[in-house]
Amino acid sequence: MAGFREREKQYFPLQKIQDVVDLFKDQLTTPDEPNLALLSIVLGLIENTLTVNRALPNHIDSSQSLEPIFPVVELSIVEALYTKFVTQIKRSVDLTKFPDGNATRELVKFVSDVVWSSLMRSYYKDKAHLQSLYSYLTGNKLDCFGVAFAVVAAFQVLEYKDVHLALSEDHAWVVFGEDLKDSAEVTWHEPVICTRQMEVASIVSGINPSINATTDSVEMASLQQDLLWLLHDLGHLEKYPMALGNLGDLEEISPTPGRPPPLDLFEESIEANKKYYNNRHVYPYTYLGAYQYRNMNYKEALQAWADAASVVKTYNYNRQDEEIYKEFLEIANDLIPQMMKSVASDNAARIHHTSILYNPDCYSNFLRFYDGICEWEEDSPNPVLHITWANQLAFSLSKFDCSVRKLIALPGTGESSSSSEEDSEEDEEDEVNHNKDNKKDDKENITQTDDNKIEKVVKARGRRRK
Ligand SMILES: CC1(C)CN=C(N2CCN(c3ncnc4sc(CC(F)F)cc34)CC2)S1
Repeated sequence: MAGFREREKQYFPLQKIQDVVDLFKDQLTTPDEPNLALLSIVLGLIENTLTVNRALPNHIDSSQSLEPIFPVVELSIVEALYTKFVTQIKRSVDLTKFPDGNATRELVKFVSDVVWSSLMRSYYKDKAHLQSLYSYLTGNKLDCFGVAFAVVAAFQVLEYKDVHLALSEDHAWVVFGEDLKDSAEVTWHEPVICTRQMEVASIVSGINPSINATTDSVEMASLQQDLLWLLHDLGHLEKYPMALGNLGDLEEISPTPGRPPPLDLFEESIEANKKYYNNRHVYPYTYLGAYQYRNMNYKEALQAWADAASVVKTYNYNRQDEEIYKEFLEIANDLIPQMMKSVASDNAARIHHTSILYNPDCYSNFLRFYDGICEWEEDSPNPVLHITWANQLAFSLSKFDCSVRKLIALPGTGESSSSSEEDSEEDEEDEVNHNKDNKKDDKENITQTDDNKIEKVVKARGRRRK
């Protein structure tokens, strides 16, 4: 079994972050493909050592500084795991039955079953650190991303060039064939179809530096950040909005001297979303919104969250959108109420009417946020809103000053609307949405006032529908 060539071996043992970056750079600038299995095993081994099995003692050197030790990654360990993967795949797949050089649906199904059948029968799929081939080969556990990635890495071992990773914001699967359009999944809009280099970007972006709910491994986050900049400089994040957002978050935590600020990266993520994915991804806007919120730029946060809701309203909510649902739940029922409380207690801003509570654009974006969520729920197989949403809406709504609530005329109040362009749509032919009323009726447990408020927001949307 041909293990690694001299090309890979020269970098081992890996003893510090720069050694890993050098290995990845070489793999990403070779004329042939980067070795997905090798790179996933390396990242998984390091992540496991720095987050799961932190058996490493803190190293106290002569200067008495607590220098954490970066795990020494020996070639022998990595090569043994790599050989185990290659052997398992080649032994299980009899290619003489698949003479065609291109992958077929049957072959993709067969290889997926080989990966799937070697997984542990039952384990918690959403646990952290289950995304790499290291987890697969040493623990027989993979999360949903890990299964799709393992299948793609297996096809690389079988020397297929037409099987790639497809990524949506909530899901990962395998695409294959001529135009990479053949795949089991047809429900997802605008997926990220990866090149081999973007598949490397996906395992770097999927690095999870978390040791526990409150602590991250500084070394692991630093390795992830350096590798994302390497991929960025080589142009492999150009079409990968989530990875750009990831890098923006890392730069906020630990700015790299000489690199652009987080806002530039969130902007790049949004531009990529518009340029390559018909502006149909939500996360670029929620990355930006979360950043603005953390930095108390509340007007800008509402703008980003309204833009995120304007994306999600074009979808129907179904069970698979769990992560995106949780994202909007946290924004509506946690972040915005927190924000309202904090600005309401800002007396100076209240006296001078400078806070967002007096700002019509903020109120307009607030309504646009809820309008998008209501439309997301509409015609969806699964309900989105429940009583907590209504209660938090009523709470947040009530914090805006009555002067600004008058400015944004909700139909039925009759007054002129403010200059914000959102309201010009109200002049459009009003079409009251009947099935929305039916849906409203079955929210019997919402109190009367909340109902009126929801009804007003809903009617505003109903009247603005195209
Ligand atoms: C604004 C946020 C809540 C912050 N983190 C977010 N992430 C979104 C998911 N993340 C991702 N980052 C790179 N690539 C992928 S592919 C994928 C779907 C999964 F099923 F494979 C998820 C994801 C990274 C973390 S969105």
